[in-house]
Amino acid sequence: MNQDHRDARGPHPMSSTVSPPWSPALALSGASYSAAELSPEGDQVFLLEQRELPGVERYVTLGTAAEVAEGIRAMVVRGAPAIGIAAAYGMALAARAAQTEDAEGYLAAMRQAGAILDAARPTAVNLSWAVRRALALAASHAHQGGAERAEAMAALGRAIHRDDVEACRAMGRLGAAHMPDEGAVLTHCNAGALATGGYGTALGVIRAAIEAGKRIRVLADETRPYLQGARLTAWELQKDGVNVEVLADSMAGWLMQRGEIKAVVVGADRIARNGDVANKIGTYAVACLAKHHGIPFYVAAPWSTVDLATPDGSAIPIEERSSEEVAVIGGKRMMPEGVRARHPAFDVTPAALVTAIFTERGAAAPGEIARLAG
Ligand SMILES: CSC[C@H]1O[C@H](OP(=O)(O)O)[C@H](O)[C@@H]1O
Repeated sequence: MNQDHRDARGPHPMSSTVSPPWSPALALSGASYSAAELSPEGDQVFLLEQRELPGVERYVTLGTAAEVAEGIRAMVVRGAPAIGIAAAYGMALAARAAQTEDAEGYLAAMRQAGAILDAARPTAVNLSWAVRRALALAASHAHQGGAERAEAMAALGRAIHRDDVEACRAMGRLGAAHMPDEGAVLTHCNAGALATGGYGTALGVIRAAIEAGKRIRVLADETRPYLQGARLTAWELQKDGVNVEVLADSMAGWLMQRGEIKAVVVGADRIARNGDVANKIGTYAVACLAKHHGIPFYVAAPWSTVDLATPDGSAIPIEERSSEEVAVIGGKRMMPEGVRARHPAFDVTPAALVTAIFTERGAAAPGEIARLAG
């Protein structure tokens, strides 16, 4: 993984650490940063290095599908839609690298790239969804010329990116109507522009509600151990000028009991056919607390996160990450040597605890999500 921006062509528009990318999707999102971008030539992928936020805003430059897969595995880029977009861009790099291959060689190369990308993380269905779309395109145009194939694969990645931003804006508008006119809304993890093509899912709902004039403020769970809430959600909302406060992961219940929290809205990594929702670890606990206190609990996700082939939450693979990611914070070990930490990276919230799911296709009670399949 190339840790800086210089390459054989000299300085790139991305050569400064904070210059925003230039994709049409970025313009649609309205942000000055982007989780994943493909160069205009389609030969480089740029990932915002989210492990260094909020202190450093830096893009890493990647040249191969394998490097993109490593960026997804290591959580340089994270968030279900964002890793789907990154994977699609990784497949575009693979198509470009296989330009001189005949149809059989091209398909073999694309299948190999798809397998490497698909294996990077197991829970977010967007990753395998994007790889499947790229492989379907590869099968349809394998007999075309190499440059034509590469351009078509890059166009698919850009379309997936743009469609995701449009989906976030649509679900944001729809979910905003369900937000309180004023008061605190709790969110868990980061389901913002950094987790998507831009604008965000849960944060898209919050952004749209504020844009519609609702006077809401945000309580963001820090979301140990990667601290997506403290590091990423707080960073995004501060940039937007939104009133945000960070909670330690143990605080939500007390604030709910005191009547301070009016609603909860979170993202998702995979929604099963029965409406069970896989999301960042800790989401289930928040949902139980919200149910106990009669607080609406909403999920916002693009249709690419809905997996009708998975019947219920028990069939969703839950990623186990390293003990070290729990034990070490900012380079400092918080536990005795030799003591291991559990690290399920996601949990499953049963449909019964979900008030409604917002997608770009509409809102549905969790048990009715399949109705939006059309
Ligand atoms: C908009 S989907 C964001 C979703 O992804 C996060 O997981 P991770 O940061 O490990 O990729 C988390 O579950 C968010 O809700």
